[in-house]
Amino acid sequence: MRKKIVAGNWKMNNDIAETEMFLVDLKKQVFPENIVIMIAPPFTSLNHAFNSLREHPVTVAGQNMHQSNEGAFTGEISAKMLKSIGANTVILGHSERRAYFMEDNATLAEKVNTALENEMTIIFCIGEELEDRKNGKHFELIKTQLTEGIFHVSDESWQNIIIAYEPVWAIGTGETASPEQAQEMHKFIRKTIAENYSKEIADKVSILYGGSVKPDNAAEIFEQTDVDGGLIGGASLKVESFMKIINAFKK
Ligand SMILES: O=C[C@H](O)COP(=O)(O)O
Repeated sequence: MRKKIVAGNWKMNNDIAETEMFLVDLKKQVFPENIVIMIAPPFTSLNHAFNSLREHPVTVAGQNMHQSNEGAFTGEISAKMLKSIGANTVILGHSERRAYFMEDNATLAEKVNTALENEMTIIFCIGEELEDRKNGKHFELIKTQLTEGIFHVSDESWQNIIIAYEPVWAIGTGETASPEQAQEMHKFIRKTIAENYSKEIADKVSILYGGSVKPDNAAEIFEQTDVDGGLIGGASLKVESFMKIINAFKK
């Protein structure tokens, strides 16, 4: 049985006062027991969110970390720092990190290693640009991101890896992949993991969909066989829409 996960990626939103308002509201909610719920606030709100949610079934995750454990990297955050404030999970390879901060597959492979060495859980993001899809290169591109970014890890490491498929053309655009497009790619990702590792490992990996998931389209995406949840951006910033998305998950 795979874990069902709904994770909210706040990106560069919510200062500490806004975070507190969100948390006050979130803590009043009743959460379905079969779904792992995560939020990834910005670094400045992480510790506050972790402390505030200690008694609640919500995991607090980092949005990024550096590949080195320490050193002269002004402005960066290490795995150890994340763990020291309660964030044992980290998002790596988000398309915004790849596009705006030049994170390539080789850098991401290093980050993956560092996160695993520090016994962290990774939400590893992959996704194609619109151009790749138009040219029919989307499967190849996804395979390359997996091969170069994460397929070097050991069999055991997959216990701590979640994949998030986020087609770049669907992020923040209001244009979501159709449930069929999501299923087709998730199935491909699982098959690719099975070919490189084993069916047993592939069947256990949670694969999340991300890209303009909203309360009104979440149910049809989540009901796809190989979709095990969502990585939600904009719609995770309000408790009301985040909860609607969580509650749309009926599988
Ligand atoms: O990490 C989340 C994704 O980038 C999706 O963002 P979005 O739901 O605002 O499209």
